Amino acid sequence: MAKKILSVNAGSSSVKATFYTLENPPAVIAEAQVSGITAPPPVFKYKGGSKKNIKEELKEQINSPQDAFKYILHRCFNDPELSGVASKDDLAYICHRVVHGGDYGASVEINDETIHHLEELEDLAPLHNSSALGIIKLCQKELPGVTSITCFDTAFHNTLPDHVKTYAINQDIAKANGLRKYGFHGISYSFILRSVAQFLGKPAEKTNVIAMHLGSGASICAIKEGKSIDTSMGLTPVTGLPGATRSGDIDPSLVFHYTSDAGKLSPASTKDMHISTAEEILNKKSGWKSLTGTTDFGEIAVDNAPPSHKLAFDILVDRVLGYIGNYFLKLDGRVDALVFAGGIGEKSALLRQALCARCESLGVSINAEENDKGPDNETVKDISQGSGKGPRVLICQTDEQVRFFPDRWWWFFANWRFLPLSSRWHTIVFARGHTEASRRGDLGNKIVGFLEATNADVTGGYVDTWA
Ligand SMILES: Nc1ncnc2c1ncn2[C@@H]1O[C@H](COP(=O)(O)OP(=O)(O)O)[C@@H](O)[C@H]1O
Ligand SMILES: CC(=O)OP(=O)(O)O
Ligand SMILES: [Mg+2]
Repeated sequence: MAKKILSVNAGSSSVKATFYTLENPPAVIAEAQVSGITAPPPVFKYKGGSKKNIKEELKEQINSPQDAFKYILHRCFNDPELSGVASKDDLAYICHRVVHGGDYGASVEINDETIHHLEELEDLAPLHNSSALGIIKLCQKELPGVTSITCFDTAFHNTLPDHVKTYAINQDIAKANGLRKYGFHGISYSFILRSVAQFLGKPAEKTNVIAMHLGSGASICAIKEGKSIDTSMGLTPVTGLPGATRSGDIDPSLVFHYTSDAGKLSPASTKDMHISTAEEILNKKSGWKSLTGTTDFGEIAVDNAPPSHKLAFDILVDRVLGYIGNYFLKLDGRVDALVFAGGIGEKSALLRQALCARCESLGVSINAEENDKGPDNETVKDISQGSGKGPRVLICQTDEQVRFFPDRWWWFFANWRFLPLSSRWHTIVFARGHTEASRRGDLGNKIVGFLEATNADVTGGYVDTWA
C-alpha cells in the first residue's frame, strides 16, 4: 500500500496531527488532536473514515506533548477504518512544526546535526521547541525509518526589514547571540496569505493584509505584497500580545521588581530544558490564566463576564488595536483585509465585534449576523459589509498542518534525491519554483531549467489551486 505523510503541530496547549496521502495534491486521510494538555481533562478530537466529529474527554493521563502524540498514534493506528494507516510502516514522512528555527530559512531533514542545532534554540521558545523536539526524538526512537522533516514558524518572517528585526542594543552582542526579532506563527500566516489571496482573486505577491493569529499564543502580522514586514512576537513568542499563559509586552525592568529570583533557574527546568524563573513566570504564569484563573478564552469572552474576565478581554482588545493602528500605517493604509484566525480569532464573535467596532475610523464595518454565525466549512469567510471603502474583514480557518508541499519546494529541490523521481513530484517542485521565481530570481529559473533537463512532466499551476 502507498505510504502516507503525517504532519504534527505541537502547540503550547495541544498536539494536532493530520495524515495525508503521498500524492499530488495530498488528500487528508484523518485528523486528530489532543487539546487541554495544560488545562485537564485533555480532550481528544478526531475525524477519519466515517467518523466525522468525535470529541471525547480523556481519562488517560496525558502529561506531556509526547503522551498526546503517542495517544493520537495509538487511536489512529487502531481505527480499523483507516486501513492505510495501521502502523509506522505505512508512513513515509513525518513533518513537524518547529516554532523556533533561528536562522534556518527553510525546512531541514532531521539528523544528529539538525537535532543538535534545534536543541541550542530550545531555550528561546521553551513552551514549544521542547514539545516539538520531544516528539521528534520519540519518532527517531520509535519510528526509525520514517524520515522526519521540520517546518519552522520563523521562516515566513525572513523578509522582515533590518530596522524592524533589530533591537536597539549593542549590535556586537546582538549578533553574537542571535538577539533579534524572529516572529512566529509563520506557517499559519503563509496558509492565511495563500487562502486569502485566492479568496480575493489576487496574486499573493499583490496582497496586503493585517493577519491576526489569536490562539493560546497570539500574534499579529503585517503582510505587504505577500511578505511579512512586521509581526508582534519577537526573539521569543512571549512578546507582543498577551496569551493564555504569556504576558505579552511588558517593560523589561518589570521582572526584577516582580521577583528577586528572576535570573535563577526555574524549578520547572529539566535536564533538557533550561528556563529562568523570569521566563517561567512570563511564559507560563501570566496572561489570562493569571488574570482570570482560566486559559480558555471561550470562558472569558462572554456577555456579563465578571470584572476579572472583562479586564482580560479589554486588555486583549487594547493590545490588538494598538498593533492594527501601527500596521495600518506601516502598510500606508493599503490594506485588503483584516483577517481573524486561530482558536480565538475564528471562534470569538464577541472579540471580533469589539475590535471591529473600534476600527470604524479605518472604514471597517462588519455584518453582525454573519459575524455571530462565524465560519462553517469554508476556509475563508467574509464578514464585512458597507461601503467597501475600508479593508474587508475575513475569518480564515487556518491550518498549521498543511504546509509540507506548497511551502517546501526548496526542500524538495535540495533533497530531490530522497524522493521518487516521478513526474508528480516534479510538478510540485515546478509549481512552487514557478511562483517563487520572481522572488528568488535566478534560483527559480535554475529550478525550472533543472526540471526541464529531467524531461519532467511539468504542468505547473498546483499552488494556484491550493487553499
Ligand atoms: N468559543 C470560543 N471563544 C473564544 N475562544 C475560544 C473558543 N473556543 C476556543 N477558544 C480559545 O482558543 C484557544 C485555542 O486556540 P488554538 O489556536 O487552537 O490553540 P494553540 O495555540 O494551542 O494552537 C483555546 O485555548 C481557547 O482559549
Ligand atoms: C508560536 C506560538 O505561540 O504558538 P502557539 O500558538 O501554538 O502557542
Ligand atoms: Mg497555535
